[in-house]
Amino acid sequence: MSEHYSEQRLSHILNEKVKRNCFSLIVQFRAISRDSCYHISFLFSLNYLLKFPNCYQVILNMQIRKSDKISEALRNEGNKLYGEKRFYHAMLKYNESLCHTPLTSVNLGLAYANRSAIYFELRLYEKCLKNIKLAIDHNYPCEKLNVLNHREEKCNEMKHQKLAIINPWNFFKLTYKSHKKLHGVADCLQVRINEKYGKHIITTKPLHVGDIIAIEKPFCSVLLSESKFLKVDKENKFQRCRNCLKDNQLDLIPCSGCCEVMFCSDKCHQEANERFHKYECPVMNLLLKSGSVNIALQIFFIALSACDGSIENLQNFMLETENTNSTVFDYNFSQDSFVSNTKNYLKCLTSLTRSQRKFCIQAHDDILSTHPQLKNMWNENQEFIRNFIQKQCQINDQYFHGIFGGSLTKTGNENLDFFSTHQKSIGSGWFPFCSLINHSCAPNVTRVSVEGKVVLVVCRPIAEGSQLFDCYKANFNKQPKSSRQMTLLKEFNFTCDCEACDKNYPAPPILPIKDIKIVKFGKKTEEEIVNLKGGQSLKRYHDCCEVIDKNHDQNFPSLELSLLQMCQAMYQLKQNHLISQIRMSPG
Ligand SMILES: C[S@@+](CC[C@H](N)C(=O)[O-])C[C@H]1O[C@@H](n2cnc3c(N)ncnc32)[C@H](O)[C@@H]1O
Repeated sequence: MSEHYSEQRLSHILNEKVKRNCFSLIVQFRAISRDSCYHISFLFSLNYLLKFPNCYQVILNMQIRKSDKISEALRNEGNKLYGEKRFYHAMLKYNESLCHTPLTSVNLGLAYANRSAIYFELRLYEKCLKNIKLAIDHNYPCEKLNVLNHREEKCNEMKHQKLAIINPWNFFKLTYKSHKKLHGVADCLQVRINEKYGKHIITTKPLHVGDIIAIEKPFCSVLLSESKFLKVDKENKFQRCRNCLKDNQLDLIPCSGCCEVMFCSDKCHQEANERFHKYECPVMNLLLKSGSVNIALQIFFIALSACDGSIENLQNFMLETENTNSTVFDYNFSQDSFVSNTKNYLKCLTSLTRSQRKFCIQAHDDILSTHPQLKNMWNENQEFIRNFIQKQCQINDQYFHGIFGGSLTKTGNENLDFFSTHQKSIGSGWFPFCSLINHSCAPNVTRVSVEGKVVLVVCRPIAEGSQLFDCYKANFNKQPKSSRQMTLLKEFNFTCDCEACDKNYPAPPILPIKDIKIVKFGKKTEEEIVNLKGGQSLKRYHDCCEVIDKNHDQNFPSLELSLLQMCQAMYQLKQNHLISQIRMSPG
């Protein structure tokens, strides 16, 4: 079917076919091309379906236009980059090629085989062997098998020289015992509520600088994508798992349905399908272009899955939860039950305060009204679904957080500072526990993004019984009070009266110096911390935390303590970045 047909012309041709073929099963869907959408009525005979049960996959491939031609062209681009030893860019092209390859095509095997060649060059031998196996399992041509066998042999010989992959979780570990019901949250943290702050988190133990007090994965998350609302790397979706957002050294498998999504493992593929991807897959292209509706729709899909796909069940569930006012502390999440955990998270989500903003949700009307599985449900329940989406957008507005990832290449932009170079905004998600933390322009905890999760690290000592404060964009070190207050009022609807606003803390370089010895230590650490070898670097990091901890009460705010806090953050970021850099640089 040509992409050049107009919608009208297609409707005409297909309507003629409908008239002629009374046995036809009519499936109406939006055929998704790379840049535009055409509304196509697709017909096929029921007899045909019965005779050829596998034609479902063929139809799916046509629908989302998995295409050998595109996948081959992309693989060739990858080969050219591989020839130039631009491994990271070559890998992205192979991944994109995999996403476009029909399931039965040899191009799947060929792209996996090409990836194995890159992993071989990078001395990532286990990944190389895994990709050789993937190639063989996915139609790799028999006549070329000797190439792979040879690579496999060499790999087995070289395995002892393999590059050690640093596991970030060796460093990012909870300092305290985990909460019994809330896995990954330190057992000394509790939720409180009062008029001024609403819900907030306090600690029942004194906390020290460097303590890791929570590691949380998002309940729902999306990878950022290029849209009229946002400028993002097109490749973002070909270098992270749609389910857990991990880059997995680009060792990702394509979704069997759409051309837009990859997963780091079969387990993530299956989990995403069960929770939401079965609904988003046929409309993924449109979803990626829809801005904030994207994540609101994902929540709708998760909620629908938890209610057995029944809109009546979902309506009843939403009615029941209307007046609950709960937080994650009210439930037991220790059991691995998708339905009960999801319903409990949804109760927490719907208990959050909505912003007053009214969102334009036209994009979701367009998506649902042509959705192959949900179109009828949408037609019959428009009001309920619209309200659901509007409410989610309003909640997201206040409670969703950015997710960051390290750069996977060595080619940093020298015009940017350390943090902007090494930290890219890759997604957004809802973290049920962390979203209960309030803001201060002089925060005492920082969020670090590690493989799609949020790690909460203490950056100023916190006394027993005190509140945890995070920074929502407006740090006194970086922005004057007037602009911080404007941002917070506009985006979060409150007037900040944190200690930095109240006492009008000056920003560097006007910040006072209180101890010249610590300034010297801070400057030396700033220069060295990134390049020191593993053990020395870790020791310097701990020294840095200890100096902040000990000098905080008499010397905060001061230039030296702000400097040390920055060194602390650099070390945490470098942990992620170093790991990524080793991953994709030639050996
Ligand atoms: C991510 S939520 C934090 C949890 C929130 N307190 C609650 O009750 O659900 C963000 C909202 O909390 C409130 N908030 C955050 N920091 C605050 C502060 N320092 N003072 C007053 N309200 C704050 C604002 O209403 C903001 O929109």
